[in-house]
Amino acid sequence: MLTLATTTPGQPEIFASLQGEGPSMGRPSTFVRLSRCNLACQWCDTAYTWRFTGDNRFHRDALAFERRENQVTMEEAELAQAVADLVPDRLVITGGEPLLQGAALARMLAALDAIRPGMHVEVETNSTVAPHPALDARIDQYNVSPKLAHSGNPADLALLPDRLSAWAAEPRAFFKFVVATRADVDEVMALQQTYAIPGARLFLMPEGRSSDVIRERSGWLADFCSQHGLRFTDRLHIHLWGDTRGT
Ligand SMILES: C[S@@+](CC[C@H](N)C(=O)[O-])C[C@H]1O[C@@H](n2cnc3c(N)ncnc32)[C@H](O)[C@@H]1O
Ligand SMILES: Nc1nc2[nH]cc(C(=O)O)c2c(=O)[nH]1
Ligand code: SF4
Ligand SMILES: [Mg+2]
Repeated sequence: MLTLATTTPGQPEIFASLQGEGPSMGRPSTFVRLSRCNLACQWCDTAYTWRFTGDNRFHRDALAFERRENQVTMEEAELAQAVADLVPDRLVITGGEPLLQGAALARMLAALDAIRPGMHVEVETNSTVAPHPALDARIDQYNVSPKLAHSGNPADLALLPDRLSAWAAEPRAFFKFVVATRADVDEVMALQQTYAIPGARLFLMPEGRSSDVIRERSGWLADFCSQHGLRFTDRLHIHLWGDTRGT
């Protein structure tokens, strides 16, 4: 059983779109958005996946929370069929923090391979959770987004040295840092040094939930990237469809 976010109450958030961020930007992809997170970024664009009624900031055991509104459960086989029924040959698994449900995701992907083999599978993750081994064996690409101080998460929860070292050494992992100011970029540069993150697998992405904010930050951030040999990623889906569930 998997717990998914919803577009409207009762409707699981499964949709075809274009990958809007990172190395696969522009590729047609099916998205599955799981519920719950172990962090609480103050600018999270999908807080409806984890900020339920009441205050659950910085909870360490996200799965201990009972079902709330904005969540719906699905059997692995049912979700696999829903993914197989959509056109794109790529799958992006996101959330919330999808690696909190790693074992069930591995079962879902085994069911998917039985009905539609060989889809390219990407996982969007906040970097803090080690992938379940059975899931890890089936993942083609990780888009890893460690959270800086401006996210509001305590560093001892958001920046785990063992995890960051492991992702830096993982050739399937692309780092995607969300930045709003020059101070954030300095923090990224320090993390790159500390954990020896290869520049070819490091992206900077402007924080923003509107096209105007993203465009304004893209100006100086793109200049910084070209001057320092770093990769820049836009948030294509926000420009195309705004900050809308299911796009
Ligand atoms: C909603 S998160 C879900 C996956 C995982 N929890 C994570 O944080 O990577 C998906 C992506 O959106 C990014 N994101 C969330 N809110 C954002 C915002 N306001 N501006 C820019 N990126 C944002 C995250 O950093 C992450 O790269
Ligand atoms: N089109 C589109 N691309 C995305 N790439 C990462 C997303 C996410 O929320 O994880 C996302 C999303 O929500 N929509
Ligand atoms: S880690 Fe991802 S899903 Fe969780 S609060 Fe931060 S941006 Fe949102
Ligand atoms: Mg998103």
